[in-house]
Amino acid sequence: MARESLREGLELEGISRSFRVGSREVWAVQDVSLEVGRGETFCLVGESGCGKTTTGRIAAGLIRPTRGTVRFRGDDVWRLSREDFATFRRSVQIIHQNPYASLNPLHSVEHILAIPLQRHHPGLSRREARQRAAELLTMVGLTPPGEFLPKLPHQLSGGQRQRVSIARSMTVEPSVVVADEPVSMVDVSLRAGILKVLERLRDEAGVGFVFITHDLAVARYFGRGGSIGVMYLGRMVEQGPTEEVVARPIHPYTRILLDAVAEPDPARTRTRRRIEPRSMDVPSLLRMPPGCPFHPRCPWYEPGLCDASVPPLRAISGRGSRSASREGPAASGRAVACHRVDESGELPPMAAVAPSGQQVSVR
Ligand SMILES: Nc1ncnc2c1ncn2[C@@H]1O[C@H](COP(=O)(O)OP(=O)(O)OP(=O)(O)O)[C@@H](O)[C@H]1O
Repeated sequence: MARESLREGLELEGISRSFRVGSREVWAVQDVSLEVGRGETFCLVGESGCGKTTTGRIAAGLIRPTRGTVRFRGDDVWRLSREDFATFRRSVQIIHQNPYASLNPLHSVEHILAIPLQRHHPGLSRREARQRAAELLTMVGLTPPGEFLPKLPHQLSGGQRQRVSIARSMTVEPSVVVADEPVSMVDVSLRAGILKVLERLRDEAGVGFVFITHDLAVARYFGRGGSIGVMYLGRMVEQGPTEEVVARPIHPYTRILLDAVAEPDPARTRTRRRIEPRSMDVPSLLRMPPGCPFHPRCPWYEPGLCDASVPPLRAISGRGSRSASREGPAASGRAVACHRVDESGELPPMAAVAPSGQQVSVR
């Protein structure tokens, strides 16, 4: 626990988690580390099935990692007393993708908020709980609150339901929120409003966020000033400050992902050359390729190297990155898991390495 902000924060160190599928053991997450302190954001991005939700559930204490350590306020949570573990569980709340499934359809908004409020503050009267529930609704932008308190979940829009879910997570005054695709099931026109509510909780109430999304544009927006981790088939392939990773992605997978995000400046789109994966097929966790999990799709694949061993996530010096550092690898805070990336974070020129003679262009 090196940083002051981690006093109230959460750390995952070398987390792995396997599941039994029939007679096989499948590793959904392997050797993932991240940390989030007060008012900070760690965005976890990657395609469906890469292990984001499993990592989020481990962060929130809903499932136990097979290997690795989860620390909250510096303590290993799986070694806490029953009482302290309950405090940890309250302090790290999770907001799910589907706000309808996570709200009891038979309970009014008032009831949904009052139950955890009264559990968290046992002395609270019904009137006080109602007052606090109204304040929380105002905080998440459901005003006037009196109009929303008696409503049932089905009487609300998807965006309003997600705001109720957010208000509910705030009833217990958490230090950290794991937001698992919080806007992916919300109408596009309402997404910005929900993200603004979450931003306010982070910037004004100091809540730390593990923010899970498959949408890099959303991560780019919400993760400003924070960190981002890109996952592929259960492993972190690139990690670093959001702006730096977005401005200068290093790992071939991150570069391909960012290439697929719409560029707001059409002039840049015209001048940019696209990077295409060698294959569109994502391998199954049940049949993982040997070596680097990305090698079957990677335009930089080098036979005998990339299929021989799993590349470790290693710090890079940041030379050539926008915040070029003279203080060495740790100072840039960037790490990449790729055999082909050199110590300063450079990949070799593309055309020189295409193994099949196939010409692939890069920016
Ligand atoms: N309880 C479980 N039993 C067996 N396999 C599981 C279990 N939970 C997750 N998995 C598998 O682990 C892998 C990672 O799943 P996870 O939900 O963490 O990924 P994700 O990146 O969040 O994907 P999505 O965005 O689709 O939810 C998937 O292949 C999934 O099928």
